[in-house]
Amino acid sequence: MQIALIGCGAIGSALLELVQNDAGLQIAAIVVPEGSQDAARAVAQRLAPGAQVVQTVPAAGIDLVVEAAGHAAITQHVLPALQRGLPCIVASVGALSAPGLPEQLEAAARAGRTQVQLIAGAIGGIDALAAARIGGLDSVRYTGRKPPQAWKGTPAEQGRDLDSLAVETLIFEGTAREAAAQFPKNANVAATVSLAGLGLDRTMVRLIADPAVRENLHQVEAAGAFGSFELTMRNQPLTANPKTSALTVFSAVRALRGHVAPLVI
Ligand SMILES: NC(=O)C1=CN([C@@H]2O[C@H](COP(=O)(O)OP(=O)(O)OC[C@H]3O[C@@H](n4cnc5c(N)ncnc54)[C@H](OP(=O)(O)O)[C@@H]3O)[C@@H](O)[C@H]2O)C=CC1
Ligand SMILES: O=C([O-])CC(=O)C(=O)O
Repeated sequence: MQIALIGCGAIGSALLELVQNDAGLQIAAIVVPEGSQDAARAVAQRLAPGAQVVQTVPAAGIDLVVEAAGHAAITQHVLPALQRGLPCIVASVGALSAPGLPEQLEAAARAGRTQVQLIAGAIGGIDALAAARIGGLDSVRYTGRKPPQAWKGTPAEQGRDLDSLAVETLIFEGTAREAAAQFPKNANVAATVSLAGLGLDRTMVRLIADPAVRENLHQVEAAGAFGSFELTMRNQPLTANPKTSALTVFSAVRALRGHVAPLVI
């Protein structure tokens, strides 16, 4: 299977490393913006020597697209790829908080007679939540807790110095839609939980900067006709990007391998 990888940062590079010896998965193209072409070429030389480094998904020779780039890449690359009939695996699930984008993705996938797969990424329990929704959900709450440095470059810096934070600090409380839009690199999981469960506007989210933690913690509490569950993930962050959990990479690789494996779980 010939794959186009969109993005070659923390997730993209780690993904290339993991799939480099997968016989069924050939990275044929790495799609990055103009300014990142040289850096991506250096990574490709080491981990995917057969891949061309380009600015858009090639017009031919691609069977599957995997996105690990950021919200803007969904409109820029994933929508046109779907329209062309290419199945797409998406990590930047928070992009779907933009009104109308989920419908656009569905329409593009329908037009291309293909599918867009939103990965679970850094969170677990998405299978249980999506199944529970069928019986009816009453409440879903998500709490994201990361070390202060993981909130740098976000609205969490407004009015506070993250470096000198001494106690856990609530930096956001609101809906999953607001969280995903305001924290595009930190609240994709909020969107994923909401899309699997009660939706972007009925899923309540809390985001916390906590100097006492070293991992990225994700907690989900859900209740409904199925019963209830409480989930806590304690994810190791990637060295290359403390905002991002290593599990996100494993989730993307799992999705890729799921396209070629004879038995899938
Ligand atoms: N579902 C989940 O659980 C999670 C999802 N994510 C999503 O994955 C994204 C990537 O994470 P991570 O690898 O850690 O981030 P990085 O910032 O380390 O890497 C992003 C890469 O994508 C490139 N890029 C940015 N915009 C575009 C674009 N429009 N088209 C093509 N390439 C682009 C960047 O290039 P340049 O440097 O030139 O901008 C860079 O190579 C996050 O932004 C987030 O949306 C992240 C964590 C968890
Ligand atoms: O990787 C994580 O821990 C979660 C994350 O950044 C996100 O939800 O965007």
